[in-house]
Amino acid sequence: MSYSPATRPTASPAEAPAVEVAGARKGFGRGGQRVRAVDGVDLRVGRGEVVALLGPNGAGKTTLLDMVLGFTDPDEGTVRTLGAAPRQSVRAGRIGAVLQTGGLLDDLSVRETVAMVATLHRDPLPVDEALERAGAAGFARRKVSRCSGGQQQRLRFALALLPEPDLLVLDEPTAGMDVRARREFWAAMHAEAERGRTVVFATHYLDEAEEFAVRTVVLKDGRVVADAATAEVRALAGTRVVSFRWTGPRPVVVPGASPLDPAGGRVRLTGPDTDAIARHLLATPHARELEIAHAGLEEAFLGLTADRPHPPTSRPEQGAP
Ligand SMILES: Nc1ncnc2c1ncn2[C@@H]1O[C@H](COP(=O)(O)OP(=O)(O)OP(=O)(O)O)[C@@H](O)[C@H]1O
Repeated sequence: MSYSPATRPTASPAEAPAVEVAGARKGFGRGGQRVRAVDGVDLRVGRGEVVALLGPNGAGKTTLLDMVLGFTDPDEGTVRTLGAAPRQSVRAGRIGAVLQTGGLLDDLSVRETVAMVATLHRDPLPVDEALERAGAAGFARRKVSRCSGGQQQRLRFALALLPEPDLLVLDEPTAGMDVRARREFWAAMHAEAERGRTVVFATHYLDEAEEFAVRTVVLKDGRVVADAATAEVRALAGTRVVSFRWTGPRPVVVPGASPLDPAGGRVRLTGPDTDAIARHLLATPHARELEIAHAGLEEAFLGLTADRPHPPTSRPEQGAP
């Protein structure tokens, strides 16, 4: 299931992966208040890949991307981009970023903003081309303060394109956009990916990952809990879990079922055919209060990935003798 090994030897800069993160950890705060924002991440993104970082609030997506962009260094481990230290790649104009906030001056127009930032680059795209490619040409004369959130994101996208970067990094780029703006944004991004750029973006939404990314890396509590083709992640997201209270002898053995961590004192099983698992359980006198529900993404992976260490075949109810 693991999609790409992070441990491959580093290639020469010209052919080095776009992103190489090895054993990265980053924490904030001290003592009992310490948060492990990124907790041992290995990630390798090849040139030309389009990868979604999917995870809930606080999963560590922004912290990981901040390290990729050289805004912050890992406490442990290494991060390299395009065969160099992240700050070096950013300085060389090889990485473009679309972040959620900051960096825009309200009183300038969209076009003036792009023109001003273009002067900071050695060999930038023509201003009008950057506006066009980012889908921002239609409101180029509008003041930044009068732009919607989605328009400001497209302006940030135009700025990110100016140095013609090899790697585009986007942190929840469509947050706050309506459906139409979202679609237009991703259409513009598709065109950039087709030019061979590597794209890594963070999102809360599996739908967004599915629409755009071939590969999805799922983060939870600072760790990679899944790294797979997005279609595979989608299939797993449809996984169901059978949960029940067990009054019989242990272990609970059900053909075709994999165990999951117990929750709320209940045994939880999953498998390709949860109806068959439920039928089997209902035929015994020992399964009580049986329910079938959707698994969360992480839970689905824990239950179904073959190359992860599995918990034992059944878990006792919490607090059971
Ligand atoms: N500068 C900081 N100081 C203290 N804690 C931080 C800091 N930055 C992040 N954290 C904490 O680290 C954890 C990971 O945060 P991060 O912003 O990387 O997650 P995220 O997946 O990007 O979340 P979101 O989707 O809400 O943006 C969270 O618990 C967050 O509160």
